[in-house]
Amino acid sequence: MISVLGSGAFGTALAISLSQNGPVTLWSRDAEQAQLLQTTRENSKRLKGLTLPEAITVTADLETACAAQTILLALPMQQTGAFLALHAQRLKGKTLVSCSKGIDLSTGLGPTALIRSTVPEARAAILTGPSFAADIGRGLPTALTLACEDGAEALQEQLSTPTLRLYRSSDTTGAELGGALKNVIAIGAGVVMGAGMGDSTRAALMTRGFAEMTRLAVTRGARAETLSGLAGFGDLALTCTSSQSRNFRHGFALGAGETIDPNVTVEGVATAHAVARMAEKGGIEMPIAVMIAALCDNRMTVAQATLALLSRPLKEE
Ligand SMILES: NC(=O)C1=CN([C@@H]2O[C@H](COP(=O)(O)OP(=O)(O)OC[C@H]3O[C@@H](n4cnc5c(N)ncnc54)[C@H](O)[C@@H]3O)[C@@H](O)[C@H]2O)C=CC1
Ligand SMILES: O=C(CO)COP(=O)(O)O
Repeated sequence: MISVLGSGAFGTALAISLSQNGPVTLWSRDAEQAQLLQTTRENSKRLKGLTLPEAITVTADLETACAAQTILLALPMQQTGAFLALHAQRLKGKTLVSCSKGIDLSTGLGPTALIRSTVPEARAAILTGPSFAADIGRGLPTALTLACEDGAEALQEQLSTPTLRLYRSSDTTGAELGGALKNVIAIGAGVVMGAGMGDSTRAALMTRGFAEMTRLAVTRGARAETLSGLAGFGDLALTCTSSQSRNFRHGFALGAGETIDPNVTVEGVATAHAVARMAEKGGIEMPIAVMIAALCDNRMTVAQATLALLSRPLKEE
């Protein structure tokens, strides 16, 4: 039995995919929404047009959802810490698989590190990589990384579905930083395209952004190969090149001077600030991430950020 906590776009999509294997409980914090999903069999707010298979039960009762041993957490990153702290008693002893991509701004921790610090008696894992909720929900072939420190073979078996192929890893730090950091660079790619700078500029930003992702992750104990895999390079390629990405669209609006919808989950904004702080504190060179943090809160214009990056001292690659 598997439960998914959080009935947004990604939680709903994962529940649909996992229901190919057996019963899934999908938990929503909102009783009215849970009832609506359970009866209409559609998440019309976040994942329109897809039917929830019969194997999914939607509930707002956390106790029912926490009866499962394997629990997927599909909440926005900045809400996850408070949620875990509030429900730590209920979650201890469980395998908690975070599906979030980000760094918690108040602690500087990624999803599995946050689980370990808040619910130390739980087993922490992360599911991450290139996948839009709509694609997973439609059953399009997708490959992701599942990372768990104590090895994830049984979990890999449990969470792989006929359309979702999981590769296992023990490098939770690399997996979670790959997913978090690619969102920051995706905002930058959006800015580039929104400001009309074009494909060559985007390729430069992606490549140098990837160098920053790897640099920070390795400093924090990750393996460079993890960053070259689905959790890093794979997801970077997807998110920087698709307007399905909310992070890309957010950056595009910034670059084009368009208004921004505050109701959309854009994980890269808070993460950019967390990364800028880490870079400053640890003396790690992260010029692109730092510029993106400045652009996100209008401390810099696109022209100023571009000039600042282009006028850095020339160096070896
Ligand atoms: N949508 C996508 O294509 C993908 C999303 N993700 C990640 O999944 C995470 C969730 O994203 P989405 O589902 O897309 O966001 P979303 O905005 O569609 O849904 C978030 C859900 O979390 C719930 N929620 C918010 N705060 C909560 C709290 N304190 N307690 C309980 N529930 C709460 C909301 O009610 C909503 O149902 C993010 O970290 C995102 O990066 C990862 C891969 C793909
Ligand atoms: O993480 C994702 C794809 O792998 C989803 O990206 P966005 O959050 O930018 O929509």
